Amino acid sequence: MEAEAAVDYLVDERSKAQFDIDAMKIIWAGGKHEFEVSDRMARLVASDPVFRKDNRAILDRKELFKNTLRKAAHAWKRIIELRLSEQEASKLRFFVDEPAYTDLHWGMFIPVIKGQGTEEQRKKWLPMAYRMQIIGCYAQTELGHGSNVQGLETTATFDPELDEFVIHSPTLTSSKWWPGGLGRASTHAVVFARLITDGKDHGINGFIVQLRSLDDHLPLPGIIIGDIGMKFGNGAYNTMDNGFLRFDHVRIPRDQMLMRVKQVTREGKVVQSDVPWQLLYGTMVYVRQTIVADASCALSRAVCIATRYSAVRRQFGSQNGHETQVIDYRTQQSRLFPLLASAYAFRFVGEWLKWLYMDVTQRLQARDFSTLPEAHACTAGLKSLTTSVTADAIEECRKLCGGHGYLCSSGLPELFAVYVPACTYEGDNIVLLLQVARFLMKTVSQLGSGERPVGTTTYLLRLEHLLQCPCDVQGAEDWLKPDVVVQLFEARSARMTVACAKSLSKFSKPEDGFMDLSADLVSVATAHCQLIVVSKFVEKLQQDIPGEGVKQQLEALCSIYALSLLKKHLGDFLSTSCITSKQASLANDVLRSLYSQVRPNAIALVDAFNYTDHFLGSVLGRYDGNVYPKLYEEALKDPLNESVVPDGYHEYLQPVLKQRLRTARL
Ligand SMILES: CCCCCCCC/C=C\CCCC(=O)SCCNC(=O)CCNC(=O)[C@H](O)C(C)(C)COP(=O)(O)OP(=O)(O)OC[C@H]1O[C@@H](n2cnc3c(N)ncnc32)[C@H](O)[C@@H]1OP(=O)(O)O
Ligand SMILES: Cc1cc2nc3c(=O)[nH]c(=O)nc-3n(C[C@H](O)[C@H](O)[C@H](O)COP(=O)(O)OP(=O)(O)OC[C@H]3O[C@@H](n4cnc5c(N)ncnc54)[C@H](O)[C@@H]3O)c2cc1C
Repeated sequence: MEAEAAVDYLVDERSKAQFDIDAMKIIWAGGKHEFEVSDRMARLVASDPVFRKDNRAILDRKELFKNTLRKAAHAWKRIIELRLSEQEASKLRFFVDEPAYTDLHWGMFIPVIKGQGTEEQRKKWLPMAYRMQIIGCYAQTELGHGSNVQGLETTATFDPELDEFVIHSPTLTSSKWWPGGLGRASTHAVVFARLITDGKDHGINGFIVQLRSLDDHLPLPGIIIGDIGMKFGNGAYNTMDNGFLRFDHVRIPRDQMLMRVKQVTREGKVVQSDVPWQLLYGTMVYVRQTIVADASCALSRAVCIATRYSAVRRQFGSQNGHETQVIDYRTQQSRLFPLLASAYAFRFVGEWLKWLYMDVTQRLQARDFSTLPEAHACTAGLKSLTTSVTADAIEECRKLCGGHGYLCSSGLPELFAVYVPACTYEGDNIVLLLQVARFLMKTVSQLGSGERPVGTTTYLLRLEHLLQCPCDVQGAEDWLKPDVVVQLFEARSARMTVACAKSLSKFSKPEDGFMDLSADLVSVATAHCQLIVVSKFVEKLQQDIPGEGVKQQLEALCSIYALSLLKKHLGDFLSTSCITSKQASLANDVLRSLYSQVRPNAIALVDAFNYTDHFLGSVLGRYDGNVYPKLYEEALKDPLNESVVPDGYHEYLQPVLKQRLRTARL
């Protein structure tokens, strides 16, 4: 009886939607074709028993890893059998939803050769990598240095006699430590090392190094290699073989140095090509951009679970003869709906960032390097902002699901454990925000010299206006005007940037100022990145948005995104005199009415993500809302429930119980 009632809750919820959900699915997917590919790949994975994942939390590390190898091999078999395109294959791997060595092979090893190899090197290595005849990883981080890439210690010393490089780990701290896929699977790595010729250090560069034999997978001479051990969470990221690696004078031919940025001639002369040296960091720019796109996936997944469960779950009160659905509590809405809005916001900013990345790549090919600093600042900043918000949001969604959110069968603990390292890998989020701050300070300092800010910093051209313009909100409805909101976020970012720049100018050494003011600089960078997200959401809404009611829903979500940020960072907006307390109070009223507007559409808005139950991996987030019977089913599958009397009863429980009986008799 109760189970049927739970199913009814979601059917009823879906009937309340005020927009065309199929049209919204296409907007979310980024187009009709993208939707079709994504939908087909999700179903393909969900219907294949090899890709089951409900047992990850109870497998031990060895079983877990072997199972990941099995899944990756099966995925590859299906990709070949079905002749999947690159786009389809990457979607298939995405829906397999298990961190694996293939992520690094396709996501970093191939891109680093593409981006930093010469044409000849690409011709030699990429076909083998595309066919998976070799498996590669990205070995940059060391035991002693991750954030500080210039501090890496591994050396690549040129030996002109044999026309070879000698790769060596001179210290314990120079051991490579962390690279995914390195521990067990990879046959090759792109290793970042200090280039030494003729006793001179020329800074870091990438080198292709074979690690294991292609015949028996044994490490090659001079290579010490292994897995770095269990990581946070049970199943979670432990499917990945993050590894360590030491080199004892390992020799590689000269042509295995990636030579797009720097070349070493046969005589050992180092030649710097005309591309900026920062292209050595280019793979990180590429991956940061993919991480932003991925943030909306992880966030939407958590939000989908929490929203569906909030509609099924009832506590207290009275609503049509039942207790109240927890989604109807204002507190639940004020915690959940900003996260729903953020999922859509991150989706659109991710789309835009993909475009920006393609644009900068095309420019680089045409030898126009002018937009590289902006691309670096945007990818670094948005990677930082979106992953931090998403990690916190997954945890908030767990709490929004009450006690049941803490069960592995809710899907949320594993999602959190898998996701949270995104705040650290591919650049620690604070270190990356400091890069954005540095870029902003430089942009502001160059304004006087006639240098025109580009792209996302163009608003700084209107600095004089932004430093004194009042916020154009007289009545509550003004808060729904996109240009009013965008200008407000510009004013806040501009005022915080200028205030920090002024404080910095008081230091005789800029590095000292940067150290002392770093916490403020991080706030400045955050404000700038939030402005980017808000304005890209607004720009999206200026495009043609087909489908009945779709645009109205997105407008409401855009306003929720911006106004909930305003509420969260009220201190910034008030202390920079961007708004008055009266205007803040009006914004709060508007937020409440926006929550009421979204409420009947909430389930349809998460259905638009089009996630299968397999992908969600959550009893609480099931499409049919049939939560309670399925929680029982999952509980009964636990190994502890295999026998009625537990293992260990005779050894450890019975003696205790007997002793208690004896005590009672005394
Ligand atoms: C579909 C595919 C999906 C694939 C996804 C797979 C996911 C798998 C999961 C995990 C993978 C994780 C992999 C990793 O973690 S790899 C290791 C990542 N490591 C880092 O990110 C290190 C972070 N550190 C740095 O990037 C740098 O050290 C630094 C913090 C930027 C500092 O650099 P540096 O010491 O050189 O100092 P400066 O700050 O002075 O910078 C000098 C100038 O260079 C400019 N710069 C910096 N970075 C870049 C860049 N990336 N691009 C362009 N320009 C850059 C900087 O702005 C300075 O310029 P200026 O003009 O001011 O001199
Ligand atoms: C799951 C996972 C997968 C990974 N995969 C790979 C991979 O495939 N290949 C690879 O090469 N690496 C990989 N890494 C390594 C990763 O890139 C680094 O861990 C990351 O760049 C952070 O560097 P770190 O560990 O040196 O942190 P640290 O720099 O030691 O950070 C420690 C603390 O110091 C702070 N800090 C550091 N510098 C500054 C500063 N200048 N100002 C203010 N605060 C600062 C940080 O904010 C942080 O709070 C992976 C890491 C993880 C967790």
